[in-house]
Amino acid sequence: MNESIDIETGLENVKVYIRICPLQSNKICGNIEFMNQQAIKLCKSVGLNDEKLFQFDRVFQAETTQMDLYQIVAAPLVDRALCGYSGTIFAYGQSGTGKTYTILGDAENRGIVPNMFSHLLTRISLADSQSAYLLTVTFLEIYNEQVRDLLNNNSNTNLEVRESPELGVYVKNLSGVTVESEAQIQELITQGSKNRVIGSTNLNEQSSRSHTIFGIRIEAKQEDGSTTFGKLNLVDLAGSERVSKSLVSGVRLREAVKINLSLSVLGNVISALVDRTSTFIPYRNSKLTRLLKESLGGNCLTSMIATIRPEMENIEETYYTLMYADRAKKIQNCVKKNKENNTVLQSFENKIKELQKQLEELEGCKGKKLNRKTKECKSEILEHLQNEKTKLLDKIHVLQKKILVGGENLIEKVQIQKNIMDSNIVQLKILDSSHQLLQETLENKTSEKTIFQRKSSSLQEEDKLLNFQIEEVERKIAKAEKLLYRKESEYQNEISNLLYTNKCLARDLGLTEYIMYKTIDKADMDYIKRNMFWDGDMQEYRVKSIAHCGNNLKKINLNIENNVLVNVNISNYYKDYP
Ligand SMILES: Nc1ncnc2c1ncn2[C@@H]1O[C@H](COP(=O)(O)OP(=O)(O)OP(=O)(O)O)[C@@H](O)[C@H]1O
Repeated sequence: MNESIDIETGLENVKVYIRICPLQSNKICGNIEFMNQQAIKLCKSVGLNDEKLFQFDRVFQAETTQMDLYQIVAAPLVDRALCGYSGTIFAYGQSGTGKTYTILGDAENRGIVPNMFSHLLTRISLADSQSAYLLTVTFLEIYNEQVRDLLNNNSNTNLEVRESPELGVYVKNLSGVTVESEAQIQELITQGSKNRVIGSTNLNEQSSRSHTIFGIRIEAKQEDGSTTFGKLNLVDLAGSERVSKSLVSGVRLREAVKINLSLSVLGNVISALVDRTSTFIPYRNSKLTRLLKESLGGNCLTSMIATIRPEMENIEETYYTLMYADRAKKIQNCVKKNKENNTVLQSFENKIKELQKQLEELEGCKGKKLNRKTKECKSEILEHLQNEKTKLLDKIHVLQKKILVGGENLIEKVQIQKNIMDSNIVQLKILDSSHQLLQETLENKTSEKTIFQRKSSSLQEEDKLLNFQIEEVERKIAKAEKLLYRKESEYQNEISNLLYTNKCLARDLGLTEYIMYKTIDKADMDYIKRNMFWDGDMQEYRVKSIAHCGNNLKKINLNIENNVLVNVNISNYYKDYP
């Protein structure tokens, strides 16, 4: 429950929330400082001489989701509306700051209205089965001070705003559509938005040039038999910027003047309400303030969402919006439960009872004995009765369908269908992707096969080549082996030849040595050996010095016996040399 409400008097301040729109990617952020969840500061900048701190019920930053905002701003109003209270939320701010985005949302991000319906249907589905509900919606537009019905595609008429003690302020001939499902509400939002007057301004390509009020009437028959009705108004105001800012002319200029006029009347109403000494509240000065009478200083729970842009170029407009919102938070409403009166739900139930009675009477007629005259046209009468019965049953069915019975899990029903659809979509997607995967695998396998085939044929060729090469090598090896065998036997022969030659040489050497030792003294022999060397180049033994050869040797008389040189000391032959 609302903490600021005075339980005894029912006095409650208008709740004011600020929503900051995401910064445009190519723009510079103005000097807005987010202080905490309840405070925002505008720093000194162009058009602002001093910094200013503002306090509100809540400041929503750009990252706030639609659902987070819904839970804080709108959900409490739905709970109260189900118990017979009225609530209003209005979005105020310059063009392009997200008023429509907040109230209705877009395809991806549902706004307050569709979220309210999910919430309402969930609450009804959880209620006692003895309770019954009727949800009726209206969607109107105030354009150039004319009221248009957005749910009537063929009507361009300016509808009258009237007031009666029983009904309060109301719009005559405004279409009220009973709603049973979320899908239906989405269709109505789309239909109404299409019928809305929009135009392009400097600030928004698709700027709403009108104020709209989406009304939801909730009638409830509680389990004890009592009936209540609650009302919710979701107001999307036209852009609050000054005319110069939107750079418009012609039709757009006339629109802008009217928009500013009705917003300034709204501002005057707020000022008068805030100024406790004021005795006159100028509600009647515009259609907008007339229709919002109950929400401004009346018996309604009221919330205002002021939307702002953070860009430097919007700092002045942001300042005016915050000032406007700051004034609005001082308005006090005297919140009261709506008086029980003749609800549509009751009249529907009465009508159903009446039709059921007629049906019973009709059944009774069928069973009655017919007189002679009527017997003659018996078949005609029976056919007529049958037709009447079908018509009555249809009417009952139509009325019963409009009434939502508590405990019937509407959300669950819708959810189950949605889940089936979702799971079908998911399955389709899975099938689709597995089909794609199979296709890809097949393609991969085919190309792998081709590669393999190509590889295998090239492998076969390689194999052939290798075999050929192996045979060639084997042939070469056999040839080399043969050669080796021949060389080996040649080598063996050579070795045995060499060994034989060696033997012969050794034998000759033995003989030579024998002769030499017999003819030359051992010491001389050693002397000669010492002074001779093997000349590898010449392949012969040579004496180390010229003094040891030829004429340099001393001539001596040789001691020869039986032709053998006896006792010759060779050192005597070359005594002159060391
Ligand atoms: N909080 C937000 N988060 C994401 N996108 C946003 C937000 N607020 C506004 N937008 C986007 O900014 C654009 C303008 O928003 P919208 O039409 O709701 O502004 P508006 O205040 O209703 O403008 P006008 O008064 O001209 O009708 C839209 O494309 C909307 O989706």
